[in-house]
Amino acid sequence: MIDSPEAKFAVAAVREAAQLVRRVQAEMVTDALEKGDKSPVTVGDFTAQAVIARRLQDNFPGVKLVGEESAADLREEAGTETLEQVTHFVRMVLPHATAEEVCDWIDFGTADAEGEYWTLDPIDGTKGFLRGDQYAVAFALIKDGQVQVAALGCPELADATSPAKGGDGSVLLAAKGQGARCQSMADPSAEWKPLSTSDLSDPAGARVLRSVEKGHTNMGQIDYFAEALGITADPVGMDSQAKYAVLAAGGGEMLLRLMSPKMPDYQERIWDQAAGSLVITEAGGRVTDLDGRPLDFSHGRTLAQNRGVLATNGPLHDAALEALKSVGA
Ligand SMILES: Nc1ncnc2c1ncn2[C@@H]1O[C@H](COP(=O)(O)O)[C@@H](O)[C@H]1OP(=O)(O)O
Ligand SMILES: [Mg+2]
Ligand SMILES: [Mg+2]
Ligand SMILES: [Mg+2]
Repeated sequence: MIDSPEAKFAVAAVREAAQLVRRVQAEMVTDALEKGDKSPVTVGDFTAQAVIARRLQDNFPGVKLVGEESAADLREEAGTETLEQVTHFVRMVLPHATAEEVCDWIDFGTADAEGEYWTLDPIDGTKGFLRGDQYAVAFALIKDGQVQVAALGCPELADATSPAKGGDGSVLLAAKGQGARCQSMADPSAEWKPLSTSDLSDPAGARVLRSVEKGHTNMGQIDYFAEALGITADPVGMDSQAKYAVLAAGGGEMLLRLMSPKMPDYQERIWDQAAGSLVITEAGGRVTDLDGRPLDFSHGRTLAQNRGVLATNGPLHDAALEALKSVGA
């Protein structure tokens, strides 16, 4: 599967979209729009979803796409300027695109999450993108609730083995049962490096990765969790599934998405977890929810049967689950 047409397509698609999003960032002209849930969406998010959706239809006619965004706001009066900008950036790779087509391509990503489908987060970590920090284009193929192929494009991740920012960026690819690898985002002919998680087995030495945004997790509880394991190093804040890439490459041992006190009933979205979780498990790590249950991708657009996320290098998973219980997470 890692050499399959689907895998090759996925990595080419995230690379093209991530490079385009980087250009949007360099030239960013319009402000972010606010969605119904108060989260931001930018020209970059719409551009990436439009291009990947169009490429998907060209390459695999008849497949379904479940994307984070829809074109509803772009089609309204208030979205006119944003739509012009999105069309401008889409034309950099699809020169004949019209504004109407751009909206239709984005809305191609509004399929039901059932059976076999692709899922896309065109910019994962939009707040990180707006701040100039980490973000990712996350794309995965799901069949009957199982993630089969995963690709991540991380424009600000110089080298997945470290959370450091900058450089040419990285792309990651994983296929179920066939491992995970990474390559420079700038050069599709560069060497692919196999990914494997850290082999650390002493919890006290674990490097913990967490969100930057307070509203996306529970910062205080993460501190108690670390204390329970004897961890003295401060947790590392990183936006987006770029932190899943770092865990997969051995640059950290634990990744937590705890329930935010502000949104105790938040259900994880499939596009926020599908690609990142396969990259980690194929690199040798473990991913469950906070109760130790496997992530269940067979309930539509959200992980309705799961609570939060715990990902680890593997050897530390049981200790991390115990510590979560001890702090009431
Ligand atoms: N209220 C929320 N709680 C948790 N995660 C959220 C919330 N709103 C959006 N997200 C999504 O969680 C991820 C950000 O988590 P982190 O802070 O760990 O990077 C993003 O995928 C973000 O979506 P988006 O794709 O729109 O950026
Ligand atoms: Mg969003
Ligand atoms: Mg996201
Ligand atoms: Mg997003």
